[in-house]
Amino acid sequence: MAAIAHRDGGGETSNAPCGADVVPSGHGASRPSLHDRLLGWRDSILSNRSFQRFAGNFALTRPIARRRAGALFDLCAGFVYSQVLFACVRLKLFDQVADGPLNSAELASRVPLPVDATLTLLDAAVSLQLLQRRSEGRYGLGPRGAALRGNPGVVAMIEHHAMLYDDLRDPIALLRGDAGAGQLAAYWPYAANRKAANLPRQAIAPYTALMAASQPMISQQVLSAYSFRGHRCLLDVGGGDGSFIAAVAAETSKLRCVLFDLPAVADQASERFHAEGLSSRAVAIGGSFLANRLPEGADIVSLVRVIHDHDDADVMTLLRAIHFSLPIGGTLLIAEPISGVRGAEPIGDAYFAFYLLAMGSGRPRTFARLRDMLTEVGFGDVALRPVAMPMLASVITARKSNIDVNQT
Ligand SMILES: CC(C)=CCC/C(C)=C/CC/C(C)=C/C=C/C(C)=C/C=C/C=C(C)/C=C/C=C(C)/C=C/C=C(C)/C=C/CC(C)(C)O
Ligand SMILES: C[S@@+](CC[C@H](N)C(=O)[O-])C[C@H]1O[C@@H](n2cnc3c(N)ncnc32)[C@H](O)[C@@H]1O
Repeated sequence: MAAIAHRDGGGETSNAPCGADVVPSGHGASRPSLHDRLLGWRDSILSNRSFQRFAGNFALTRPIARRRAGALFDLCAGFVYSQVLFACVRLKLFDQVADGPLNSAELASRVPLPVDATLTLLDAAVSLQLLQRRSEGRYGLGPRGAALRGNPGVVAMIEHHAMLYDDLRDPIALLRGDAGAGQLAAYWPYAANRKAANLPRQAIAPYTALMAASQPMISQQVLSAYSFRGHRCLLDVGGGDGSFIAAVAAETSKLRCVLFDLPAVADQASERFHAEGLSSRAVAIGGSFLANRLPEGADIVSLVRVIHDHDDADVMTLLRAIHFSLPIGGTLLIAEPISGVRGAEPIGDAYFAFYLLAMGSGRPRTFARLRDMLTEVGFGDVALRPVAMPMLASVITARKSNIDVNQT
């Protein structure tokens, strides 16, 4: 089982306004725990300028001080680094040098940019390990640029970040709910939209293409964590253009597959199944899981990158509909980035939390929270399955238990 730290149900907190040791009289005030007091002591030392000066100069603490100052600087500069990456991707710099290193003049004419500006970008990209200096003043891929070449889905994500960063211009307005609908809300038009079933093809095509481009890295996680071989029929709810079903079908020759998505998305998936010769075993059905009954007959239902898009009430409606559609003993498989994954906390709790805020609905949830929601609608045996890269998606399975709380 993957290591997950649950933040739900955390420890006590103190509202003492002027320091940890102040215990105001009146109801509800509690003394800070020993742990809180130790952390308060640590904070006052770390924020003390004399201590910072001492730790930076003293030989034994200098490496730690440098490392921590560097990490803090990276946090300050993160947006600038992201924009350097964005410029490289937009100008297709990694593609330019993929077949062999080039010098700055050659790159300047291909990008195209003035030579000085090209050099500024090249130096920045080298410092971020996106590119690497090679012999005779040429530039080749760096380790990070090379990793990106193998992940076209990530490159597509980087390009669409232009909308995210625009929406995040005023994060406080976003948090207050004063920011108004931004670019991401328009890009994902089903978010908080009761009439999503009427969306035309041109409204769903851009996000469906982005999801298809990034789907291989997700299906890789799912297929390494779960085998579909023991199943007869898969229903992939919110299945996009059918990329996930195509990946599962390639591994399991006998599995029949049904995709359910908004009508315009399902049409696109149908075309794909025909084009790939999959239509004898895969069909796509259009509808809204918030308004329509789900197709019955599957013994496993998958929700890949679907739940985190929706607020709690809609998730409960969806989980109830899935529970209703499954036979007793049927399986639900959820794959999406979750909150509180040890070692990847900022991915769920900072990146996806703010991304979904800008998008206008949904939130990343912890495993504990998802387990509670699943249990409430009548699923049991809820398990978190180990995956190689939980930052991309965690995999959770649950089984419809004998007691069907929704049908009693
Ligand atoms: C043999 C040699 C030379 C070395 C051996 C040493 C070694 C192991 C080297 C490592 C080489 C290697 C295998 C590198 C692999 C790198 C990988 C796999 C990098 C992957 C990076 C993935 C990233 C950066 C993913 C980013 C994903 C993003 C930004 C996803 C965003 C998703 C969104 C916005 C989803 C939206 C959907 C919605 C709306 C929330 O529902
Ligand atoms: C983030 S995408 C994930 C697509 C795909 N599962 C993947 O991982 O590549 C969410 C999908 O849910 C679909 N969806 C959103 N609201 C829906 C609804 N009310 N009924 C059916 N599908 C819906 C969207 O059209 C979209 O294809």
